[in-house]
Amino acid sequence: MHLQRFSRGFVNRGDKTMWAWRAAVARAGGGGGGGSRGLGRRSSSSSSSRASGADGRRHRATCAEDADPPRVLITGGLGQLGVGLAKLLRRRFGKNNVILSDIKKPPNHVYHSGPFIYSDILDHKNLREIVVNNNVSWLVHYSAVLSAVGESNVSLARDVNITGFHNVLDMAVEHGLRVFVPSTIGAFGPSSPRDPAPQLCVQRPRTIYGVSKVHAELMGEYYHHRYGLDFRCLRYPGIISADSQPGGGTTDYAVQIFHAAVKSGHFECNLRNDTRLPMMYIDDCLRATLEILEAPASALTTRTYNINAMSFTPSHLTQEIRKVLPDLRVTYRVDPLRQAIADSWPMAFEDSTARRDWGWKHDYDLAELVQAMLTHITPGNRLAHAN
Ligand SMILES: NC(=O)C1=CN([C@@H]2O[C@H](COP(=O)(O)OP(=O)(O)OC[C@H]3O[C@@H](n4cnc5c(N)ncnc54)[C@H](O)[C@@H]3O)[C@@H](O)[C@H]2O)C=CC1
Ligand SMILES: CC(=O)[C@H](N)C(=O)O
Repeated sequence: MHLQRFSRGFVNRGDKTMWAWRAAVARAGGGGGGGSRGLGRRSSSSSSSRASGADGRRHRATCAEDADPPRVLITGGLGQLGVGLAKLLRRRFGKNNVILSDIKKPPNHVYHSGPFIYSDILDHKNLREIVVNNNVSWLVHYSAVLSAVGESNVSLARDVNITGFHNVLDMAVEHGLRVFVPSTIGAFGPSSPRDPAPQLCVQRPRTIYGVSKVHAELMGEYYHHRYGLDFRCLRYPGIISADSQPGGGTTDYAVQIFHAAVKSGHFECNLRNDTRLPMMYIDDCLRATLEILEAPASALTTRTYNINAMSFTPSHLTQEIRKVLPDLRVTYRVDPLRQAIADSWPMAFEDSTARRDWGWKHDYDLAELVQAMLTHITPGNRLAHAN
């Protein structure tokens, strides 16, 4: 049915021949090229996967029943989240089926851990070459300029987050890819309900980052409805990770405080002590990403989901870390740019739709988060570093 909708949409509007070609492929029930693979996978995943089980948690893998696992390309893969996601997806789909890409040179351990390729998402032709040559079927689009850096370089953020996203969208439609694009708590603004921000409400963000993410949500959903694009999107809270550094966001303090606590025992926080924001440990974030990627299309009542784990202030976080490191000293030097952004974001996040539709459930609350972070970054903790 999606295939029919897909073809009709383009053909009726007299769009270019590519779409007519796709319609012919669809009518023939498959065919050659990258497009047919994505389309075929889409229908098979809807029919062969089961919805959330009784525990509502894990979905059966689509790849377990398919002959071929997906071929995944991760853009912007050398940031805070990409390497961890590649590790998780490689465990699931095989090392060589997950290609990390970025415009930066990877560190040696990343270069040797699986396929890596240079990809600038602003280079449309290069992106197409990569998708075609590597038979990519799923695209995880992580390239972005985050909130704080975006406000200091609006034109860069506009290029990467909007123009780059358009290139990704074109590739996904052209080649029938399943595409995952993360959105953020930053897609809400001061006129949104903030405590909590619901799944569906007014979204008038005041940052270029937020505007670009709302744009991505809307374009992805529009292409889904108009052309049957298999677009999937999670609105992530601030993500906290031990072995990767954040890339210029407003929630970065919640990662930096752990490193400072372990290294020097003193942290200078750039947000006010009472700034409450939604946060999540990276393992929960990456697992949610895998779960939404694998969720049967029939379970999804929307294509953009809030996901939530916890909310805390710098003051709460400090108290929790002090249970392990009682001498931690935190001083405050508020960055007005970051503070203004944080003050316009949700304080808490409502995610019942994700919990209902595909069984989302977080594992880490504040106490577990602090324990996991300190275990990983404490020097000499060989067990943590081996994982
Ligand atoms: N880390 C977090 O707390 C959250 C992240 N997200 C989203 O998740 C995604 C991944 O986030 P992070 O890994 O934290 O971001 P990051 O800022 O750490 O990494 C982004 C990567 O994009 C790359 N990039 C920049 N311009 C590029 C271009 N022209 N072509 C290709 N790559 C380019 C950068 O080199 C960088 O490695 C982003 O879309 C972000 O908006 C959403 C909410 C929270
Ligand atoms: C919450 C995000 O999207 C990111 N960490 C940022 O602070 O910009």
